[in-house]
Amino acid sequence: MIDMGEAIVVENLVKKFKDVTAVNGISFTVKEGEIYGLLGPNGAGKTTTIHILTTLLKPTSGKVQVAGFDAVRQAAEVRKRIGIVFQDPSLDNQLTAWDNMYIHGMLYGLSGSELKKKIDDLLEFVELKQYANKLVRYFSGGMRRRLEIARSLLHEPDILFLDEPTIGLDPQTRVKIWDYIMAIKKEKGMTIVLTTHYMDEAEQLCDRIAIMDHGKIIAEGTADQLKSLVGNEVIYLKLDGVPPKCLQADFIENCRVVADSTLELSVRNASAALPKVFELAEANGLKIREVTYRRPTLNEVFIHLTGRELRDSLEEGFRPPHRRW
Ligand SMILES: Nc1ncnc2c1ncn2[C@@H]1O[C@H](COP(=O)(O)OP(=O)(O)OP(=O)(O)O)[C@@H](O)[C@H]1O
Repeated sequence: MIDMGEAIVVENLVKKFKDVTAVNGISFTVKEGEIYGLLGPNGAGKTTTIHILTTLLKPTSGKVQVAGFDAVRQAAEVRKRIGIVFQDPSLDNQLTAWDNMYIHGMLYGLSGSELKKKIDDLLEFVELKQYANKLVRYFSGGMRRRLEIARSLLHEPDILFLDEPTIGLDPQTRVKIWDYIMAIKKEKGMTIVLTTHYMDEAEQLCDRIAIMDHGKIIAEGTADQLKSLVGNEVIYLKLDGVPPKCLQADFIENCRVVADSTLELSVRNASAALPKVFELAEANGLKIREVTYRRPTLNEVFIHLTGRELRDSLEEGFRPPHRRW
């Protein structure tokens, strides 16, 4: 048995497809109730990892425990406790939204008024109730994704897996999906594991992020922890009147004048430093007209770790033919 509080434990997981090593010895733990993200470019091994965690693929070696059960030896137990939304839609276009939900519910042994109530509640949750009796073939990409999310929640899983939940969706719909994902965590207390190649998505949603590249986890932590790997944050102070002179304090690692009236301060943590900067400026008789600060992005973290841009790596990517099922 795994310790309480750990929804997923992965140790030294390896998956080889003939001569391709898709997952090359990764280890991580997902805590109950958190949103954990696997972030990385195409081909990094994210989908393969999710497929192993959801019992669809067998690992070459390593240990995988999901909801307290071994994903290989106790696959049926794992399946009962997880919900999955894949990259490629798996809805039946010839059926209505309601019927898609109903069939899925029956597959999980639900029936009668209990099932009907759950379907109504979940369609309401993803704001599709008014389209319950419409054929899915007329649904937009965003509506399909919402329906799939609702369907994955029917059997009240402990852990929800989302593979690229907003891929191919327009910006407005993406934000909507993010809202549902955050509501699932907050209202249902579910553990969520998602893969994404969008840095903003990882940053918005995930409590912790594992950055994957070439089958390995190259860094793991909160977005703030990952950013601190890159180094300092920068505060710009635009000043009024007097020519700026550099401020000195133990929390300022570097200070320089970058324009006639602007100071650039390099600090470890800008949000913590700002109040102290204001006090220091006042003590030095400086009048601040404008403050901006810049924090490293996850893209910079990726560059720092790999020497490549995450964005560029995405463009190199392609969808291998084996994935078009
Ligand atoms: N069934 C398979 N047979 C052979 N190679 C595979 C198979 N599945 C995945 N791969 C290879 O393993 C590597 C990791 O693929 P994977 O799909 O896990 O990456 P990913 O990070 O999820 O990328 P994507 O965003 O494209 O899904 C790639 O090189 C891929 O081509």
